Amino acid sequence: MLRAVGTVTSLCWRAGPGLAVSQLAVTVVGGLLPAGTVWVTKLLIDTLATGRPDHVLLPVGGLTAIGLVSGVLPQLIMYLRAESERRLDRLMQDRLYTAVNRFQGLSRFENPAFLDGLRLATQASGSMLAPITSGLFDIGRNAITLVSLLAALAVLSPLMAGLVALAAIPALVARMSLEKRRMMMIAGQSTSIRRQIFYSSLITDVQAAKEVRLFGLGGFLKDRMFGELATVQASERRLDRREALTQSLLAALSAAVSGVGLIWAVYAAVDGRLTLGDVTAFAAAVAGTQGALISVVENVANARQALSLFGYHEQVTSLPDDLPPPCRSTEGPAAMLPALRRGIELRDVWFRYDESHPWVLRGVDLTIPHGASVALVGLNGAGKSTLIKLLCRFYDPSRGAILWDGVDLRAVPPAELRARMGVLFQDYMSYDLTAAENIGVGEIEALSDRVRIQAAAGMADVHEIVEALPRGYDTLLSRIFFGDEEEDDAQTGVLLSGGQWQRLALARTMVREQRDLLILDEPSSGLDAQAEYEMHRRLREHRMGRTSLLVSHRLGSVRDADLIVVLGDGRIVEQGTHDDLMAAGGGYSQLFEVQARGYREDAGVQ
Ligand SMILES: Nc1ncnc2c1ncn2[C@@H]1O[C@H](COP(=O)(O)OP(=O)(O)OP(=O)(O)O)[C@@H](O)[C@H]1O
Repeated sequence: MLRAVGTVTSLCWRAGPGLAVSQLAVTVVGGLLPAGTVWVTKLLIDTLATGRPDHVLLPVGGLTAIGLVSGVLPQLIMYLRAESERRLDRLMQDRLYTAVNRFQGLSRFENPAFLDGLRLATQASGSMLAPITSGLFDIGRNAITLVSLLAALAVLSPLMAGLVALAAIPALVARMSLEKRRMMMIAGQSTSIRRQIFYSSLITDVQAAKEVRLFGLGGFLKDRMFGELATVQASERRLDRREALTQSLLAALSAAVSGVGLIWAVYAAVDGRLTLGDVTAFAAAVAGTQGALISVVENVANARQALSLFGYHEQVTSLPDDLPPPCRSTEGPAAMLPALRRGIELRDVWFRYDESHPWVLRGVDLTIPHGASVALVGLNGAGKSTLIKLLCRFYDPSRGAILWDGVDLRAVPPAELRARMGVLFQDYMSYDLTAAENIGVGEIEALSDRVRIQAAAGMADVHEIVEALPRGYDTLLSRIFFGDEEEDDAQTGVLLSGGQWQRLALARTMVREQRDLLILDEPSSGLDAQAEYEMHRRLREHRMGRTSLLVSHRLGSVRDADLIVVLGDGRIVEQGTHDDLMAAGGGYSQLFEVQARGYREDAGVQ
């Protein structure tokens, strides 16, 4: 906790040293104001009671000045806080997203515990941390108020000062225990909240809208969402009830203490041991002390809660990369990945996503020779996309190794490996950006290189489609950024068809130009027959003499590959050229026959 307070304090300082000093100054002034008011009021009443109205000018002037400062100070405090929260927000977001970008693999993003922590960490914004940042100043100000009022009270009655201070202990203990329960409750709710977000996003998601309407799933999803909401709210309700009861008991204790104190003060005044001003000051000091105590307790409890939230931010930002740092390769240290000369070798590669998951790859031995076009085929779930993810080093093999010209992929920084590849994933992205940007993000340096972007679009056979858009390459491929007034303007943004998006994704891969390894995972799954034929013709030309790996279920499109590898249940079951595999009469030839028969029957040929 103390370390976290130290980190937050240093972040505040980095956010603005001048702001921090100004906040400290107004804190001290603000903290002394209540005691000042109590004492100057006592002086005023005592002056009046002694019948010397000509001496009241000083206390009246003092009270006026205090009133003025009390009026201006909150505005100043508010501004300083808001500004400091804004700056802190920027710092925190920078810290968090830099840390998230640092993770080179995918495993963290598939880990529910990490995702929960990340969700809570994104909530730790500047304003959410206000109970720590501004809260520390609040605690300081209220502590100054408390000490100065307790000092004033001690002058009138040391016993009463002690009693009021003692009564704060149960309040502090109770508040801390409530906060601890609240944080436990928040942590325990995370699965329900994640499910709730999932159901609610399905109801509102444009991608899901078709099926939700067709299958009439709206009510079903809403019921599920409310089920999760009810679980979350039930635990909140239990805690709120406990809190209301505890706070009421504490308020009764405070009332009893001040009641006893007031009775004592009145009797003391009757006996002449206290002046009229003393009684007024006593009543105000007791109320003020209790108020300040409650505020300190609240401030501390809120700061603790915010610190727990900050803990998630710290957890995420201090996590190491999910891939181990580059180690020595089997053939010596390799800081740089050389251009591919010989080939890529998978040597007895075993892989599973988690210890609790079954093996997906079971001892794969495969060589992708330099300059060869290799095709990877196999039934659904055979492990083709997984093998591609390993080649991109999104994960490391659980056993075995992948060697790039003999260099273990674990020996080089992932960014260097990825810079040598062009990959089209099966589940490619469709960015809500312009057509040019959708292609250009494949090679960020090419983002404003229109010639290169157009050449890539040409290779993916999407140039004419983009040219025909209302604003050509500058057309925004999204309708989500527009207001009502622009909604009917077709110039503002358009949506593409599934196949058009896929061609654009291929262009994004092609913009990476002369990469050492080109990987295409089902590049034509959404294309019409004519477009598919045309795409594969172009790809065949493009892949000629380059090292490439093509995954496809349409066996007709892979028959020209230099090497066809059949993956079955995580193992290589067959490999060779199309002719070899057909002659062998194994699974590949049967699958090819099934597909070919389907086409012949469709065409009415027996
Ligand atoms: N992120 C993941 N976490 C856990 N298991 C996964 C993950 N991704 C894939 N799997 C599992 O790994 C196995 C292989 O999946 P993979 O996507 O590699 O198959 P594929 O051969 O590409 O299939 P398809 O032809 O359907 O695309 C499947 O059983 C799948 O359930």
